[in-house]
Amino acid sequence: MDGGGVEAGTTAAWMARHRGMYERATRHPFTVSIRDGTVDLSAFRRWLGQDYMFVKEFVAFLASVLLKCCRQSDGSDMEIILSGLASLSDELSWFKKEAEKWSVNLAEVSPLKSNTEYCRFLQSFSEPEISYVVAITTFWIIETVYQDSFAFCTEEGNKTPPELLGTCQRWGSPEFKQYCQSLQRIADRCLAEASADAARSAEEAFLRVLELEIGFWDMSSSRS
Ligand SMILES: Cc1ncc(CO)c(N)n1
Repeated sequence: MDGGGVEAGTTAAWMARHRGMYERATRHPFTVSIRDGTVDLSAFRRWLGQDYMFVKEFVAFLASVLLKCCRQSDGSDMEIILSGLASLSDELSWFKKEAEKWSVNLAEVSPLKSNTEYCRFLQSFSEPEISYVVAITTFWIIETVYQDSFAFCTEEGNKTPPELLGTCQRWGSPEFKQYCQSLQRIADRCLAEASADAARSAEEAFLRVLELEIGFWDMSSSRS
């Protein structure tokens, strides 16, 4: 199957098992307020500045995933990871343009606590001891939380303010969904071949990402 969904695998089982956490991350009051049109624009501006810093760290994280892919698998996943890494160049330009539009001075942004915590987690992947299966699974769920959260803001019945639709489409587009599904298929294939220990570590990382994403939304909406 290509682009037409993902066959039931380990990741789908985790999403079902941890549905409550997954929904707290993907139907967070912050993103739901974007969809409802009630979003506090100062919270949106805070999110924008913080996420720019996050994405810069995400570049380094993705470089470490790519390196593990080249070193520890047969390298067949290299192209999709490389395309993801390359698209972050565009994404950083997008953030700069968007920051200007919202008068957010990126040079003055310093990372808030939840962002620092998340960035520290991303940095831990530079350790060679962390396996490719854990890294690729982490990559998949990080992207998927944004995909699911922002797709909800573009779906039927949304009252998303027009000036925020571009942001929502960036991660909520059908193309981004397909990209996430490609990552999911890779993660499921790696998990099917992984030891029980490695699969357990990957599930822990999956849950940690959900926690960190909830913290990131809370921080953006100033609930923490
Ligand atoms: C916090 C966060 N999670 C996920 C993504 C998706 O790339 C992002 N840009 N920021």
